[in-house]
Amino acid sequence: PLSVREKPVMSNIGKSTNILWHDCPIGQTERQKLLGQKGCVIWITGLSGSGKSTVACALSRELHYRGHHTYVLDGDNLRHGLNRDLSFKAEDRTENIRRVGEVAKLFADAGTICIASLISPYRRDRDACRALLPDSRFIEVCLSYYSLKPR
Ligand SMILES: Nc1ncnc2c1ncn2[C@@H]1O[C@H](COP(=O)(O)OS(=O)(=O)O)[C@@H](OP(=O)(O)O)[C@H]1O
Ligand SMILES: Nc1ncnc2c1ncn2[C@@H]1O[C@H](COP(=O)(O)OP(=O)(O)O)[C@@H](O)[C@H]1O
Repeated sequence: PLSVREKPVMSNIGKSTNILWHDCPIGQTERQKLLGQKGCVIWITGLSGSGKSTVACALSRELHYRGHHTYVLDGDNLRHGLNRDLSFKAEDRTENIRRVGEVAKLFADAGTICIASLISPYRRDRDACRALLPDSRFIEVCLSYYSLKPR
């Protein structure tokens, strides 16, 4: 049988009040069953030029040809749309990571292997994204400065 939350959950979030959480009978379990995989977030962090986009695309390609559904969230690309209003000052980078963390969580909930590729320089911002998901569903990959240095 499909799982349905028994009681409606009310909460006060941000500027809105009495927000009701609507549950659907088709949830993560059902979506994952259909796709034959578990959704997760693979978060690639590292300096500019360290190879984040290259690794993200290579991973997506390899998983795709093995029959897995993936989606790449690339920092550069997202700054053309979702995050076009954000600069590179610290607080905007934090908001950038917060938004992408939330979007990545939705992709994982949809059953997709979501590969996020952003500089994400602050550990506390990455930790906040990790906290949105169970531990086993957030995999952090740090591209080393030392592999970039020789280049
Ligand atoms: N200070 C500054 N000024 C102008 N442009 C910059 C700056 N820092 C980063 N970049 C460019 O933005 C890309 C990284 O964006 P991110 O969203 O990944 O950055 S962050 O996670 O919010 O720190 C980054 O792409 P990558 O080189 O692929 O990392 C750059 O193209
Ligand atoms: N492992 C690697 N060895 C050599 N060059 C690489 C490697 N990974 C990426 N590159 C090259 O380094 C440059 C930056 O890679 P990119 O993936 O755009 O980095 P980032 O997304 O972190 O800015 C590109 O020209 C890419 O072809």
